[in-house]
Amino acid sequence: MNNRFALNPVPLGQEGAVLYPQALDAAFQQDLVADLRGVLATAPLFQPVMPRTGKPLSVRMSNCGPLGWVADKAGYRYQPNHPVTDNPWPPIPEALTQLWRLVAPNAREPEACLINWYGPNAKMGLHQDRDEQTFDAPVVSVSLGDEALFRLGGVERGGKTQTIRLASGDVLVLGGKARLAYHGVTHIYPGTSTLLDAPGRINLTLRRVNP
Ligand SMILES: O=C(O)CCC(=O)C(=O)O
Ligand SMILES: [Fe+2]
Repeated sequence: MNNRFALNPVPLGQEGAVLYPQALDAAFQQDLVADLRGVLATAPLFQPVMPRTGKPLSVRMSNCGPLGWVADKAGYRYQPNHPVTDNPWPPIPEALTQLWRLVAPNAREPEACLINWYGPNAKMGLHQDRDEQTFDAPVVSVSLGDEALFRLGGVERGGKTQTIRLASGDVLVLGGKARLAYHGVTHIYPGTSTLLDAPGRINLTLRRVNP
């Protein structure tokens, strides 16, 4: 299955951060979007809100895998059920698990795949991914649809950041020291991809939650 991916690693400024530009070809991306439509039919996008303030995030989310990441007034956490339907999350598409095995060969299988839907005006503020019980495995992130401006900083807030324009089919791995690097999405460029029916971007983040 190796030939389904074109893995040409480009190391980024942070140790352990690796970009695989155009790792997924057009046919793979289309098949993946078809898989995701199935996932979203069972586990519809929901509107996460910030704990305490209750302010909605600008992205909408869903998940697949044994665990899914949710954000509501009670906090940020992983849970086995959809927050609205209460159904278990659907399984992670096989193609994504295969990708994970190639780019994270030393990690156990992914437990969570967060699906982020960015409309043309959505953003994600600088943050660390640290709701997991282990940081040994990398975070593997897949971009689909319109391009995005991604910011990657260091492990401390307020440091220098690097900006990367992520395109449909790019795969970004945050492992090693960069596993806890600050990162965020500052801008979506509507109309830069024809993969999706509507302007916007899907980002998938595969994560190991338990050691
Ligand atoms: O959309 C992206 O590229 C990043 C998403 C992200 O950082 C997250 O879901 O934690
Ligand atoms: Fe993140």
